[in-house]
Amino acid sequence: MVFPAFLFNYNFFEKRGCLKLTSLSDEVTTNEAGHLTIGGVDTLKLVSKYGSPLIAYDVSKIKSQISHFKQAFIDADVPYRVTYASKAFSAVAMYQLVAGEGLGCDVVSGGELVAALKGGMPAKRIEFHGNNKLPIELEMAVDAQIGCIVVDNFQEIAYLDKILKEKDTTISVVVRVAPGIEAETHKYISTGQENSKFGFDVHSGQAKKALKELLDNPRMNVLGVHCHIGSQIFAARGFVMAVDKMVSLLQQWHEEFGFSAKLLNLGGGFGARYVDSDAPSPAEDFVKQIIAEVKEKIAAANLEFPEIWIEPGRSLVAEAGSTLYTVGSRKDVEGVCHFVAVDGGMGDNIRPALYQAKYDAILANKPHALKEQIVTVVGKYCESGDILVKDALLPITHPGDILAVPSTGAYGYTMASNYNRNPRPAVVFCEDGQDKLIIRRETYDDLLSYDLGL
Ligand SMILES: Cc1ncc(COP(=O)(O)O)c(C=O)c1O
Ligand SMILES: N[C@H](CCC[C@H](N)C(=O)O)C(=O)O
Repeated sequence: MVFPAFLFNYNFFEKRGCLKLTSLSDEVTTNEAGHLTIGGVDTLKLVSKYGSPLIAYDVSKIKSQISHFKQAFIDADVPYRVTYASKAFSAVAMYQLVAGEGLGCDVVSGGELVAALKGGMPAKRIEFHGNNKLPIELEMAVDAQIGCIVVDNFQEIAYLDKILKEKDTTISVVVRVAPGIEAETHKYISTGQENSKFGFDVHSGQAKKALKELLDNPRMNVLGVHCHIGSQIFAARGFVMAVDKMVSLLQQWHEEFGFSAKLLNLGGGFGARYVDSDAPSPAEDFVKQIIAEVKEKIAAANLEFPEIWIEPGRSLVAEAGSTLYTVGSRKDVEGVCHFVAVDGGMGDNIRPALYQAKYDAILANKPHALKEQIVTVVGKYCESGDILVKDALLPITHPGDILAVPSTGAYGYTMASNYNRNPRPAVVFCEDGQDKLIIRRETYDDLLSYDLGL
């Protein structure tokens, strides 16, 4: 259905106070050609240079988020560490960037560990997470003498003990606990509740037993305690509750074992804005409320003030990234729906299919053209669920147009697949009008290189 143009004249309705129809496309930056720009670079030029689909990051947005998180700690003058949860976007260039900004990083696999080291992340600033770290991964972490291993379960303690004995060495560890808090988010990305697969349960006494085992092991140096309550959280409330639980746990452990935590790691999970209606708290608000609560509760418990660690992933990279697609076919079923298909889809962004995640779309070649159709932006994969944007309000599109989907910088590339043997896209960093290819596009030769045949 094509609507009469006046229906999409925002000013007409907004002036009358009867409608607020906004989208992320109202906030885009354009150049003199009227094209969408990212980091000062023309998106059409990016696509003609690197092809599509293409994931383009505005590096200044990543840096600005990093500095917001850091500044709140600096202003409060408390010891801290911001550790980038690199599962959100793992690339050698990204580790180089965050290392240069003074951050640490969290890795969850041997693959992320080698990439972080290749990116020059100092080993001492790396922490290793995961609910089923493989013995080989633990060995890699011990060999690299990373900053700490966030111990998740009893089997891991046994593996680690064996490795440390064999290598006659030591390592620092942090105990991950499930504090029994349900974050207000999608159930698939909620991790702090008692039935989570991650961490030692506090309620049943598992966490205490784990601490005792670790304290009794002379090869493991227990630095502190960790929790992560979930992801895409918009308000500080859940973190404040987590602080209360964690400090009361530290108080019990201090009384029982004389244990003094050097660090309190409250995980990541800070929300990002995907569509206009999303309103996550700003980074500094999260941090300020966390610090205020830690100060109050630690003082009340009369404990030594720990270093406060946070592990933002999504909030550092989501809004900085956009995916550029080329428009191809279209299918109109009058009175039912309109599909606009692009040259990527669930292979480069599984989030709508997996979490019903919502995105917006922008016509990059004319972002400010009158938006007069509501369409479903679909991909090219053989799945009906291969939908990128459910109800996108767009100008009339034509094959060859470039469509940008903003806020795809987190868990897009890292969750990408080769479904239907589609190569994964290229990734480019853009800053001050300059672009730099940081991950090249996969080729068909890459895809076939694993196939051995008969
Ligand atoms: C332990 C831990 N820390 C940090 C994160 C990062 O979460 P987010 O990307 O929501 O900030 C996650 C989620 O993957 C996690 O499991
Ligand atoms: N691992 C994170 C959630 C990751 C969610 C992410 N994959 C997404 O696309 O939103 C956690 O346990 O909190």
